[in-house]
Amino acid sequence: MASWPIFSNSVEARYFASLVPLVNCLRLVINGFSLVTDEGLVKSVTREGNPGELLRGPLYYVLMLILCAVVFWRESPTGVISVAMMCGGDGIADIIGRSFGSQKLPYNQRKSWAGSISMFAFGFLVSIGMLQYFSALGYFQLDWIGTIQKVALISLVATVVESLPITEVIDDNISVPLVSMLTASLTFGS
Ligand SMILES: C/C(=C\COP(=O)(O)O)CCC[C@H](C)CCC[C@H](C)CCCC(C)C
Ligand SMILES: Nc1ccn([C@@H]2O[C@H](COP(=O)(O)OP(=O)(O)O)[C@@H](O)[C@H]2O)c(=O)n1
Repeated sequence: MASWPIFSNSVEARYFASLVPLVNCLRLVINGFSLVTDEGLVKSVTREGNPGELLRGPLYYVLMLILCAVVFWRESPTGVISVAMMCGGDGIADIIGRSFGSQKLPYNQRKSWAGSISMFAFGFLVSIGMLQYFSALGYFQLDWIGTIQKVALISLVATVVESLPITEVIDDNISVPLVSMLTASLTFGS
């Protein structure tokens, strides 16, 4: 019988899994350029209801998901942590920061202590939770004392980078996962 890519041990599995963010990438591009108009997508994913917004944060988000799936898949803690920091950490920073972020950071008046502290804590917890899940499934074995220390460092580095006033230069849906990949690769060696 042909080895269907859905068998997750196959080489093709990572590419098959990447089809989901890829389809969403195409949705974002065709709606972002107004080739079609999906009002629900625009309203749910943009801030001002401008379709062009789809071509920035949301598009970078799904491109990073594809990158993590194809390059790191589930064989390395690096991809897992990078997704956790972007989806969990950066995501909660927005929510908490908007609601409770009255105390702004001294070097960036657009970001707050509440947002950054929540990014560090939630990014750390989601990363550890996902690593435990993938480890329980047998994809990799980790020394948990060392792992906790490494993930804390990765969360700190990603949180500091996210807090910097560089969003106009590089979107944090690019900077956060990339700096997480770099730090995780250096600390985990993979
Ligand atoms: C709203 C989104 C990004 C905006 O980020 P920001 O500019 O506010 O920082 C996310 C856009 C989601 C996209 C339309 C659909 C994503 C599909 C993806 C396969 C979902 C998997 C997510 C899971 C948590 C890994
Ligand atoms: N570290 C952070 C991150 C976001 N935030 C708040 O969340 C809002 C959106 O953050 P952002 O510009 O990074 O948006 P995303 O593109 O990350 O969703 C900011 O304008 C702040 O009000 C914060 O207070 N502290």
